[in-house]
Amino acid sequence: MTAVSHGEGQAPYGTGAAPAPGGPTKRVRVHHLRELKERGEPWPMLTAYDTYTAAIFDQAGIPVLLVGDSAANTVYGYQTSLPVTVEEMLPLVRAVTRSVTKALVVADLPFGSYQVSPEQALTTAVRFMKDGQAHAVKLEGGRRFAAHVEAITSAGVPVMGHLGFTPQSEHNLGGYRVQGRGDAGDEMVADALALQEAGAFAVVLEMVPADVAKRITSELAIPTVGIGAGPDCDAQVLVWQDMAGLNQGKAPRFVKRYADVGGVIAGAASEFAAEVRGRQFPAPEHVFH
Ligand SMILES: Nc1nc(=O)c2c([nH]1)NC[C@@H]1CN(c3ccc(C(=O)N[C@@H](CCC(=O)O)C(=O)O)cc3)CN21
Ligand SMILES: CC(C)C(=O)C(=O)O
Ligand SMILES: [Mg+2]
Repeated sequence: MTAVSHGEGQAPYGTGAAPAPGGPTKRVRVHHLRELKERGEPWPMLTAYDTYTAAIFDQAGIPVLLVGDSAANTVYGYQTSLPVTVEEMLPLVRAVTRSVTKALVVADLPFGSYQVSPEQALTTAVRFMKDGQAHAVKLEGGRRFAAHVEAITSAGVPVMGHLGFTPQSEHNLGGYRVQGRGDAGDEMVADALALQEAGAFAVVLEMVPADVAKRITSELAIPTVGIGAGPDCDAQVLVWQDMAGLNQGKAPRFVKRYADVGGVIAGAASEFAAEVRGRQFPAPEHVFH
């Protein structure tokens, strides 16, 4: 670790020649995200699970990358996020962290790796920081997990919270459903304040009515990161395969598809296959003598 490459004491935004318009020029720290909130500047977050895509997002100026437990779906092919393990997540976190120079890398704690006790939560968080070289961790839940968040932050590890539709609780929540309608909105505000009080540096709001997300965003000093939570959150996150159109399945309504990466890859694979079958590949320039 060198002070030079980490730009100690320098703001990551708006200084020097920024290769990515609007993106950070120095390593992102949690306090920078709070400064963006104070300045009213929304920021993007994407998931990442491997070295090449993480490097692309880092160069594109995405300040925060989440190695989500959505890897259960996007990498490992499970139907839900519940089966993915710490052992399956750690190599992905390492791969992402190794390839970024600016982005803050947040590791999602998988189901079962923190719920048991604050001690278990801290032990797992330490593994993600030590073995995964993550910069922060994320866990799902509100007031009932405030002690878990506090145990981790007290050890010096930044924690991102996650409220609303929390996929690790989908069997209890009754499927993919909007959370926080009616009286549940007040409960969610209380949960968000408890996470902030416990030391969380940001809170993801997933599938939350826009007015509730707006209220939480204005009541919290720490940033909110929306996914299906309307335009008033301080940040927005999407799963990258949904956003880039690699996911061939039906995407949730909150997804906007910015590209057809699936179509590009399918076209490349078809062309490669046709050229092998037609003996056009390899051409002379690909051959060694
Ligand atoms: N690829 C992917 N994208 C995600 O956003 C994502 C994951 N995986 N895995 C973990 C969780 C699960 N999440 C999900 C998954 C599906 C819906 C969904 O299908 N929503 C539908 C409603 C479907 C229904 O009513 O049954 C929607 O239209 O929003 C929402 C959130 C968000 N996360
Ligand atoms: C969708 C985001 C917030 C997440 O938790 C994940 O990718 O696992
Ligand atoms: Mg997750």
